[in-house]
Amino acid sequence: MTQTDLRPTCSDPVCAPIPDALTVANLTFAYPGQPCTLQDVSLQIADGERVGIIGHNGCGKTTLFTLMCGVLRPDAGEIFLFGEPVRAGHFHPGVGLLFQSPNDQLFSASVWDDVAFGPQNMGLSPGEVAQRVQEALMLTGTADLAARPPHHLSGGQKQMVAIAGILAMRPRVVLYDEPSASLDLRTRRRLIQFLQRAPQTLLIASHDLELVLEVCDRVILLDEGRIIADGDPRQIMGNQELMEAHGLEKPHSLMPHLLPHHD
Ligand SMILES: Nc1ncnc2c1ncn2[C@@H]1O[C@H](COP(=O)(O)OP(=O)(O)OP(=O)(O)O)[C@@H](O)[C@H]1O
Repeated sequence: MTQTDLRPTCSDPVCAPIPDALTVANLTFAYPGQPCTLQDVSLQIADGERVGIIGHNGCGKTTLFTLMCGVLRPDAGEIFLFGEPVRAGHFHPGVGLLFQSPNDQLFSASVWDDVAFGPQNMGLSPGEVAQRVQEALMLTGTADLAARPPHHLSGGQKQMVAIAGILAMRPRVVLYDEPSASLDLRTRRRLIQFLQRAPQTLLIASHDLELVLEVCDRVILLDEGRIIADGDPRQIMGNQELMEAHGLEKPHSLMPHLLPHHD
């Protein structure tokens, strides 16, 4: 009796390479009349990674995010979301962007309507929209705010409602732009715990380096439109010389007197 070879052949789906969640290839971008904000930036983000994007004010973090979700058009280079090209001007529900200020994201008469906006634009049935809104409100702990006008909420409540609006589209990749800005200590702690449990691929642009240390398993340092360093958050952010050379400070928790003592 001959033995059947059960090993996959290269045409089997199991054999196909798994695409990265995000691939950025030779990305260059300049705002009209300005020098390049991003120059020949290339990076790969694997599915499930949590990546902090750090760099001084104006180094291009928000610009990178708006390119990644197709709001801006690159001057050169390409972006792929799970192997599919991100086309500028097209709606890509697979990637969600949390704006730096939740006020830029919330505009409906009620929290429920705001969270429903994305799923409605995806052409889902009213039943499916309602299910997604409910799920997103539960995940973000904002279900009791559903009937409230968003502009009457506190900054922290607005932030969680804005996150609910993104989660309702069930993106596989979420780009968080300064998610802890203007949050008080308790709300920031809740946000960190929420991000630590989030199942999506995360990119977090932040000046809150302690948040990045607590949530991310990789960090990318940007300056002058280029990637300066990419790797382990403790190694990169713990390198005082590197951090100071690019206008940043080593996080307090990585100062030697606070590190655990080993004999
Ligand atoms: N719409 C725009 N038109 C022209 N220039 C812009 C525009 N948006 C941003 N810029 C410029 O592009 C550069 C990068 O800005 P960007 O907002 O991407 O930086 P950032 O790293 O997110 O900054 P921050 O840490 O302050 O949020 C800055 O010099 C900024 O002034």
